[in-house]
Amino acid sequence: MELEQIKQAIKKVREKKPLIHHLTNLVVTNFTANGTIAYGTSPIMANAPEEVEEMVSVSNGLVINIGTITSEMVEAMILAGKKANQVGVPIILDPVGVGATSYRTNTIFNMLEQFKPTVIRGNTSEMARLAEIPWEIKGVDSVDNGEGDRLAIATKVAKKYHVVAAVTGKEDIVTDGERIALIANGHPLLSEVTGTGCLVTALIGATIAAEEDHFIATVAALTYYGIAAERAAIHAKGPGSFAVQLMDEIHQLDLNEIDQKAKIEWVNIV
Ligand SMILES: Nc1ncnc2c1ncn2[C@@H]1O[C@H](COP(=O)(O)OP(=O)(O)O)[C@@H](O)[C@H]1O
Ligand SMILES: Cc1ncsc1CCOP(=O)(O)O
Ligand SMILES: [Mg+2]
Repeated sequence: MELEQIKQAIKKVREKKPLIHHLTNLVVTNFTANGTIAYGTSPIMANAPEEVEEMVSVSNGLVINIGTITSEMVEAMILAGKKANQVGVPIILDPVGVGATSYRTNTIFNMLEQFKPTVIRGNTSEMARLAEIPWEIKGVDSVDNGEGDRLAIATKVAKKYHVVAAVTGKEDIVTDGERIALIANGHPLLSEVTGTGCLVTALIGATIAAEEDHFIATVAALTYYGIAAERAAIHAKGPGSFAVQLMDEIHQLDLNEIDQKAKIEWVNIV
């Protein structure tokens, strides 16, 4: 039943080909544009404060990623976020490196006061900072060997900010505060290529633009991506060829693979 909903969500992306406005970081911009085209969307990267409100108004979704923010980009992100809320465009926020510096942390808390994202996706360390639960962070990378409770982090972020929260890692956790899904798909090579977290954020952004059930949309994108990564790893010789194969698998993944390969545990579905 839920697997059918997941496949439907991906089909909707492929049919609607949503236009997604990205305000993202300079490390991953090209990788994200290509990955989201492979997934079936039209990406537009537009950063100037002078144009973001107009751009978001004609878009189906907005991705905000703070990976390499400057004060001008923060201004543009807040303008775009507020406009998206006004016109009903769903937003995904990727709080890259929040907790690593006070600038990133203050900026994210300021943003969350000015606009409301639909989904927040981050690694465990980033999401722990948003949940105000103590956890180590190493730059933009998570420190995932802590003893803490990742489910508690996800639930707290979902309830505190009234969002769908996705805490990624070896196992991904998605919750809207009531429904919970644990996704065990993926491959360790994802941690060897920069931008793979940012790309899955962008794929979730595309899916919430096409599927109204934002919890299902988030689970769908993470599962699809995890299975694509598993398939990409089969013929990869290392991180370089893995990144290329990943792009191809995102482009061509047969939805029947979801029936066969999805490793999702559904908890507390009401
Ligand atoms: N050890 C792992 N095994 C399988 N998948 C992983 C592993 N680590 C991360 N992933 C996957 O890689 C993607 C990026 O997650 P993550 O590494 O948490 O984000 P970030 O790159 O932002 O730190 C997610 O789809 C996640 O499921
Ligand atoms: C290395 C780096 N530095 C600033 S943003 C960035 C990319 C982070 O990408 P991801 O979070 O997907 O690993
Ligand atoms: Mg990241």
